[in-house]
Amino acid sequence: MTSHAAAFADPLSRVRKSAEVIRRAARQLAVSTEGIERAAQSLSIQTLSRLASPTAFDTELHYCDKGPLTAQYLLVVDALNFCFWPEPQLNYEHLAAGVKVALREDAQSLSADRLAEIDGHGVQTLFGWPSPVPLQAKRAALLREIGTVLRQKYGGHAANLVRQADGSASALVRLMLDSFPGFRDTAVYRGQEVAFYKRAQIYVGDLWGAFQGTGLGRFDDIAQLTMFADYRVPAVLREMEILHYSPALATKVDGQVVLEEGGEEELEIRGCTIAAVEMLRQCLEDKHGKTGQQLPHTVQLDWWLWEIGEEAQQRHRPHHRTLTQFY
Ligand SMILES: Nc1nc2c(c(CN[C@H]3C=C[C@H](O)[C@@H]3O)cn2[C@@H]2O[C@H](COP(=O)(O)O)[C@@H](O)[C@H]2O)c(=O)[nH]1
Repeated sequence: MTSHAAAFADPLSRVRKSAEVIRRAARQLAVSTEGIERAAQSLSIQTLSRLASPTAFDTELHYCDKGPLTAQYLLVVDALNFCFWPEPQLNYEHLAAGVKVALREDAQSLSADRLAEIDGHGVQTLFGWPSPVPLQAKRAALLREIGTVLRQKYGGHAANLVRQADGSASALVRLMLDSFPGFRDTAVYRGQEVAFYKRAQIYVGDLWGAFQGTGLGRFDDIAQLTMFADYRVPAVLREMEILHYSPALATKVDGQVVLEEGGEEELEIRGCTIAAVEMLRQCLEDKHGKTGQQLPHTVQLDWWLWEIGEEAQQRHRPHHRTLTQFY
């Protein structure tokens, strides 16, 4: 089965399987079940309820009008939601805020026609950044792909793509992989195809958050999303002693040595991170599942861990660095 066809099986279970394959075979990292137990233990009933409450989506930072333009805005944001670290002062918030300003200044700025023609300078303007952003030409190509395909297949509107998924996270990820090659976040690990689909999954999570689980944000299988394999959460799990890096890997990461995209080190960090959060979710289920306690979905555990990483980034050891369009 080609990688692309394999995604049609069920992309979300494909990511979970990939993560488990990597976790079992990893040589540069280990996932600590004691660390996971400790983290689960540290989550009070109050915290679990807060995390599981209607989503903590940041409606101030993001454009969020509960209408189709929000779906367009989030697709543009998550098409560009990767690799900020080469520009030390640049981060995700600049992207989210920058595109919101562009939209406020020109309601047509994210139309399929405009996206289909955008160039590097147009991307810099979307970020509202004074100098070129990392991988700027690649970002422009990704937006042109979005604009072209939205125009061809979805009447120019991301909302039509989302509606076609009919309330299924898995179906929306499949549609995105089928429609936009730039979202096909896969690699080959020890001769085997592995999938992470981070930006496609985070688009579903952001829709769910922005629309509070209703309308264009209704996903009956939201619980099937895995965590989003970025570069911030692995660093948090390492500080929580859930991920143990080999001395060789620790030296490279702490020395801010760039890890090759698709290399074993990078893939083991991404795969073990996904596996660890799945195990944390299962540990919480085992501990509280029978009490009727409402438990956070993986996407909410992801946001919890990501917010910890954002807040603590000056105190934590460096995150790993890979030049990539995928996270
Ligand atoms: N796992 C995970 N990774 C996430 C996010 C988000 C944005 N989430 C917001 C959206 C809705 C809610 O309001 C969330 O707050 C960005 N990233 C990734 O982090 C990295 C950026 O780091 P820094 O350079 O420090 O900004 C980069 O790989 C980016 O792709 C997330 O939620 N989960």
